[in-house]
Amino acid sequence: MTSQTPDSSAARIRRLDVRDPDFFAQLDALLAFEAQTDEAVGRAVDEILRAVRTTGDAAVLDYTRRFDGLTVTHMAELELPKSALAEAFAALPAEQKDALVRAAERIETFHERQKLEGWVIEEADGTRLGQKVTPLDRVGLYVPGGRAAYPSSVLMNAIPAKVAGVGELIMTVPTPRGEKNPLVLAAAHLTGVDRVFTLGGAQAVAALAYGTQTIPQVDKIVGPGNAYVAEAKRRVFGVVGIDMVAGPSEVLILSDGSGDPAWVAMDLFAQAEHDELAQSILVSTQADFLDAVAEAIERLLPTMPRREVIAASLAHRGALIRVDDLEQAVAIANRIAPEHLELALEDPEPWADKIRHAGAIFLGHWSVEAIGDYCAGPNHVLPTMRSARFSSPLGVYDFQKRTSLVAVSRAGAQKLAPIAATLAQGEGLMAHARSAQMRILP
Ligand SMILES: NC(=O)c1ccc[n+]([C@@H]2O[C@H](COP(=O)([O-])OP(=O)(O)OC[C@H]3O[C@@H](n4cnc5c(N)ncnc54)[C@H](O)[C@@H]3O)[C@@H](O)[C@H]2O)c1
Ligand SMILES: N[C@H](CO)Cc1c[nH]c[nH+]1
Ligand SMILES: [Zn+2]
Repeated sequence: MTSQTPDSSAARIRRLDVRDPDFFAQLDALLAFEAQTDEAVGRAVDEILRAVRTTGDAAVLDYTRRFDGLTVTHMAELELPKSALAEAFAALPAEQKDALVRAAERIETFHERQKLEGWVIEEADGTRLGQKVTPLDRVGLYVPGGRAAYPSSVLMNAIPAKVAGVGELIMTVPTPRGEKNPLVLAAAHLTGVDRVFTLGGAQAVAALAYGTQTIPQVDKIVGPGNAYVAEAKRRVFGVVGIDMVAGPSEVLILSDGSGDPAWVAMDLFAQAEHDELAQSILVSTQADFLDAVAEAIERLLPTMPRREVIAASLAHRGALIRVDDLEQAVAIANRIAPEHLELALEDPEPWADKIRHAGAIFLGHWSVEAIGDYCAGPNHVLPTMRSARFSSPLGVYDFQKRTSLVAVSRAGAQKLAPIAATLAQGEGLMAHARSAQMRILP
């Protein structure tokens, strides 16, 4: 794959055809993306994790001075008071405040339905078995700094945590040279984040994972970030839980030729503008519709603010694919297992039933991913890089854990202890066998 940035006025998006004998090889080459661990990043992260684990606050302050250009000497300077969050929210223009509130309400309503409840079953002999559900005590939410910070991601991470009943939510966000993102702080206020520290990178992940004199250790770290953050999350996994290490964002659009080509072109752009490695693919049964989308891309791209990024992304990882029928389109969708799947179809429901692997499915021409990214209600933190084959959107269940409950009755023990003892003997574990047998009444 080339890394050249194409001319911003000409998007060189590739055209593929399922009838081409090399089609699947070309498709697989397009999909091939592995988050590679840069050795230099790995070494830097190792050093940062070690320093924070051994010296705590001193290392956090040192790295924050070094990487974010802050002249801080005390940890208190890195914590934003709750009043600063409330002020950021109060100072928002009414339209933004209203949008944030309405999005948060919809996200909360949707996530309420995901809450797992405990249960107990009772057997005839009085034995009770069950599952107790407990929210995590304390969670760390990493929010990237600078332009890459998405206030919508604060909502998408914090709301399910709060719905789950997480005891304490600690947010870290770097503020390079002291620049704060007021929408991020406002979103933290709105979602009830408990504490906010202005630090970032691997040192933030380390501080959350190990705890420092000032920053309390958390049980799980969620949220995206750059290569240092991703690598640090990978390395602290086990000490704490992590949500996932997300890859570049992806959209796959299936089209039967109905709808407006300009809408589809803009949906591809919406993915491509995230970054140059984002993946935007359109599959259609209609060659003339693909031509019309290609024309719309050429026409609309020069009007877009981030056209260099969009053009580079479409050139690197974009494609317009012709298929013979929608069955083939669905097979391609299941092979790609995309983060986002738009069914730009006249009658999407029967085709949605055939999709087995996708982070989120958007049905019909009005169900655009951009609405899902902000305010439809479902989470926008979704599995990427084919991981929708085995994982799910971020949800309330990611902030809850399950504990088994076993209450064997006296009568139940007479039935179960002999079984346990026999199996224990088969494993050669005699203390297990004796322990069970002691419960058998003479
Ligand atoms: N997947 C998603 O949903 C999603 C959403 C938003 C952002 N992102 C990603 O988040 C990232 C944001 O990146 P960012 O850099 O602007 O913010 P960031 O918060 O991820 O990283 C900033 C921190 O990186 C650390 N850092 C920078 N240079 C360093 C160096 N040489 N050595 C050690 N540490 C260093 C610093 O500590 C700095 O505070 C982007 O990669 C973007 O793609 C992903
Ligand atoms: N499409 C991104 C990953 O699902 C989420 C996002 C945030 N802001 C805009 N889009
Ligand atoms: Zn998006």
